[in-house]
Amino acid sequence: MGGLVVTGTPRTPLDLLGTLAGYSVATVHEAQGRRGLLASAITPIQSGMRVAGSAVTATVTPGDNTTIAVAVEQCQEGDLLIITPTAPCDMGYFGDLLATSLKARGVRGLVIDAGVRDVADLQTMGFPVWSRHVCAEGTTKGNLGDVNVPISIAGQIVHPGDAVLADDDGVVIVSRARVAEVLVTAQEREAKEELSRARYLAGETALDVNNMRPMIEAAGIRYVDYRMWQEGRTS
Ligand SMILES: O=C([O-])CC(=O)C(=O)O
Ligand SMILES: [Mg+2]
Repeated sequence: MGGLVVTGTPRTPLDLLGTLAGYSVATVHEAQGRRGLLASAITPIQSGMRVAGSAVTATVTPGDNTTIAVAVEQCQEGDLLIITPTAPCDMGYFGDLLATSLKARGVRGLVIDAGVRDVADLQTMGFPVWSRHVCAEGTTKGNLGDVNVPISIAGQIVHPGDAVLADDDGVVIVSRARVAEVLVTAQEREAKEELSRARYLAGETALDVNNMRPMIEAAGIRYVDYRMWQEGRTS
């Protein structure tokens, strides 16, 4: 039906978002048990930007971006707008004008399972966007989706107020109730990776750093001298 706007939804606190933005999407994805990652078809239009925001969710009808204007008004500092169409659509729902409006409200970025346009302008103004498509064809106005309801997007369910973390590798969702706990695990993981990095730097390989030798032995690895191998003296 559409047209529902839920107001007063809880948000992930700004301080937690600030800490979350210190970790990569890959680290957070691992830290929460390899969960929460949007499909890899959702890609950044820019490179080198990482943002964390509190989800303002929206659905849009195919080829119509009216609901984005409605959603923008619900956004505030620290939010990230995350939008999915009710049926697949590659049209350019969003461009530099809507981005200017979101930026003015302190919104961290946009994730959309559809098309965007004006990408050069979006890049110049530094407003980060992750989308499935880039498409110059614009949308019309007149039909309503919903704002701040749970949405299904690119393989994940997102509730308003969940934390959304996005960088060059993609987009990961952390449910609002789990953010603090996931941050602890992410910190532990970073510390472990720091130790591993030091060992790699010193010349060790993953076989020892990750204790993989028993595993590859069990899997049947064989090392054969080249000459023996050429002479067919081994199978
Ligand atoms: O106006 C639109 O429908 C989308 C767009 O190009 C913009 O926001 O600049
Ligand atoms: Mg435009």
